[in-house]
Amino acid sequence: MEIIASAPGKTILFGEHAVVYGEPAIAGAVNKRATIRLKEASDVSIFKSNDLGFEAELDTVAKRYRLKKGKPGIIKYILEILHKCHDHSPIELDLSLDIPIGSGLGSSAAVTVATLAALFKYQRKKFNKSFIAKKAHEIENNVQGVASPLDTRVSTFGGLIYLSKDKKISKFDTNLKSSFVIGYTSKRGNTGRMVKSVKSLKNRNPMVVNPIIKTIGKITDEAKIAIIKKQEFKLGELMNINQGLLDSLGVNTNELSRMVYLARKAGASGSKITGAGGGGSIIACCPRNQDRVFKALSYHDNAIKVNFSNRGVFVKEIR
Ligand SMILES: Nc1ncnc2c1ncn2[C@@H]1O[C@H](COP(=O)(O)OP(=O)(O)O)[C@@H](O)[C@H]1O
Ligand SMILES: C[C@@](O)(CCOP(=O)(O)O)CC(=O)O
Ligand SMILES: [Mg+2]
Repeated sequence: MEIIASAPGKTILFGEHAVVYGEPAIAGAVNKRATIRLKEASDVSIFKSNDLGFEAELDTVAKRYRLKKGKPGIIKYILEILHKCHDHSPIELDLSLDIPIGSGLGSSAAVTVATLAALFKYQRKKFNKSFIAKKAHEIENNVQGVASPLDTRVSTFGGLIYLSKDKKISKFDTNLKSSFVIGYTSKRGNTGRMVKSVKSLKNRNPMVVNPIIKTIGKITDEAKIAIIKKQEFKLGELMNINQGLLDSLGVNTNELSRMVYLARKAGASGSKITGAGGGGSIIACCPRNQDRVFKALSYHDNAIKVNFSNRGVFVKEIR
């Protein structure tokens, strides 16, 4: 018997970093996914991924792994899951990932959500999406030190969602499908590190940084209205303001800035970092010039035309 579970990555339209301090955020699941195949193993637990080029043996009691091949940074999430949610009987996990890793597109959340879904199914446990989202958030929190529930919720439920201050999610039913382009370089960011650096900036300068975080929350609420009213030019303008504030939090880089301005020059109504920054990706709102923006970003970097995916996590059993 083999279990297959799949969960999407995501892009944050508004509110990254501020969401860690309880502000609202808007994010959408994208058509790039993490897929886990899980089956019983004979001896020790194994975690491998052809896409990432690694293979490791896991000692989930000692929370250690022995690396046979590759660079398995993302293994921390799997180890934490096996340590917290599994009885240590040997299993084999195989990860396929078409989400670029460390690019602000939520590979860590997608891997966490897909692994939990596969494991719960394997264990014949009763679970629903809310339970997966809750557990996945706990895992990201433990591994990263701090994490908002945003990435794990989007990956679990799919769709384009608004996460409110009181942590409730609502799905937008509007179709903004063809208006966004993501650009990413090969320079990776590290979410845990970026979240910590914003936290220490905030601790050193609370009187300045707290209002910035609150203003990002206000931008998100304005953006919610703009999405509902389909005001995509307004949405772009709000993205540009959000970008200025992310820059002030210290998460911008030369490469991200270059892509942000390139997208605007090519006709985007707005563009900003998406995800934690410090490397990774930008997102551009393109009500009219999606092809031009896509071409401009693809010239030096990688670009994706965003297709929001309504499909969150799913799991199936193959006999
Ligand atoms: N080549 C790699 N192989 C496996 N894991 C990696 C690799 N590069 C980075 N990682 C790890 O993948 C994780 C990416 O998660 P994160 O920083 O949250 O970015 P994102 O979720 O946006 O992709 C980090 O834990 C990082 O250590
Ligand atoms: C910076 C943050 O708001 C989003 C991080 O997204 P990503 O891991 O870079 O895809 C952190 C969080 O919400 O936990
Ligand atoms: Mg992540």
